[in-house]
Amino acid sequence: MNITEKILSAKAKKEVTPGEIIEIPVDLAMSHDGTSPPAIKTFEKVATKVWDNEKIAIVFDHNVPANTIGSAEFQKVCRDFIKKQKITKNYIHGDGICHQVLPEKGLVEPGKVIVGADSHTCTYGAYGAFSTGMGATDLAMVYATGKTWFMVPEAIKMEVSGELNSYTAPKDIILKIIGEVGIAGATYKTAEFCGETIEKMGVEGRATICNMAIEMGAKNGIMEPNKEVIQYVSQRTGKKESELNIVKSDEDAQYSEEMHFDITDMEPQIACPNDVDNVKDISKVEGTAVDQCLIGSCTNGRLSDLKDAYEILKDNEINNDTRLLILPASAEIYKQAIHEGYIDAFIDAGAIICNPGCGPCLGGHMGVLSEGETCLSTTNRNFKGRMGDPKSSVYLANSKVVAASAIEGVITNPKDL
Ligand SMILES: CC(C)[C@H](C(=O)O)[C@@H](O)C(=O)O
Ligand code: SF4
Repeated sequence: MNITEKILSAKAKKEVTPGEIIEIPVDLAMSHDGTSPPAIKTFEKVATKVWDNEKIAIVFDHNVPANTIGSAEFQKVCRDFIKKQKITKNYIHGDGICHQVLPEKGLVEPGKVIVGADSHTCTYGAYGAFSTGMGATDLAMVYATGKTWFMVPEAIKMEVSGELNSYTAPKDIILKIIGEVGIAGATYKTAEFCGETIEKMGVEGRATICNMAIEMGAKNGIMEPNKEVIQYVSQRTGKKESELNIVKSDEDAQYSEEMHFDITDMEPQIACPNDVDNVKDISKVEGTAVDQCLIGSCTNGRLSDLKDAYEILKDNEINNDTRLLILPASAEIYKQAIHEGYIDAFIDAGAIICNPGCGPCLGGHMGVLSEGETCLSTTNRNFKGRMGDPKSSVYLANSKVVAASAIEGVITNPKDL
């Protein structure tokens, strides 16, 4: 069996096979300020008390602080629910983006089953958990019962070999993979990432890769925990390695497909408008003018992303014809970035620092684009109108490329600075 089948078998208390429908208990259910209100509304039609007030996490990140009367009302609904149901795991004061806050707070562990009313819940596969997004009404049933159903996914083994260079990052690996697999190429499948490049990769790069598994339709993205993951989770949960449920795939595990990606000499990758699989080598789009540059999100708002940007932006200034928005993915990362001097350098370079949260990523909060404008962003989606006007466009890249492009005002390979 592969990791996903093993985790699901343990929960189902029997050996599961792909295609089979199972009903299993979950370890954690997450929702945010955008999806909790519809979940609460449905929940209140079917139940009065949640199944476990300590296994639900509510995070405010999508529209925080509230920017419209509607989002203010949504947040009120959440606060009332948190009080009434005594939800202990609530992070509603600008703590950051749910997919960064949950691991930081020690709520994510290998072998766990985690569901969330957000499509990028697949991020926690980076820590060896089975995690997936679901609709708010499905999550309402989890609030009520602590259980949900799944069809056991088939798995695609995605083996990565080769080394990143100074201008590329884990983001380029996942963009390259999505470019080859396509936006629907892994629909309802597990994307199991492995190989020497993944084995050596730190927690943050792993999170970037698993985060984008949904962009090729995958049910979940997952990786075998390595030393860095075990260390991170132990530190965050206070558990020893021996107390963690580290699940690995068998040598003869079954996959519906096996793919190999060699990243040797890979150029920075750019996902061009309006689909995440419209991926090109940077040399094909260099010179494209950018009105806005954005570094942040649950994909690339972590300390390593900010460090990469800092190395390029320090003692430099952004181009007058562009603007640069930087959003640390969590308050903790924000504090570390201040401590390291990154934030000072960003402000000196002319960047706008926004509070941790989703911000412009889905065009709902701040940093929206007007008609005809272009944004180069470290986020995960470039759909039509994603960041504002339907006639605006979004290109996706790693944070080194975004920082270099902010200096030049056009899409720039950091190698050419
Ligand atoms: C608002 C929310 C439901 C949505 C998601 O599920 O992914 C958002 O986070 C996004 O990135 O588009
Ligand atoms: S940062 Fe973007 S992709 Fe991530 S949860 Fe927020 S809106 Fe969704």
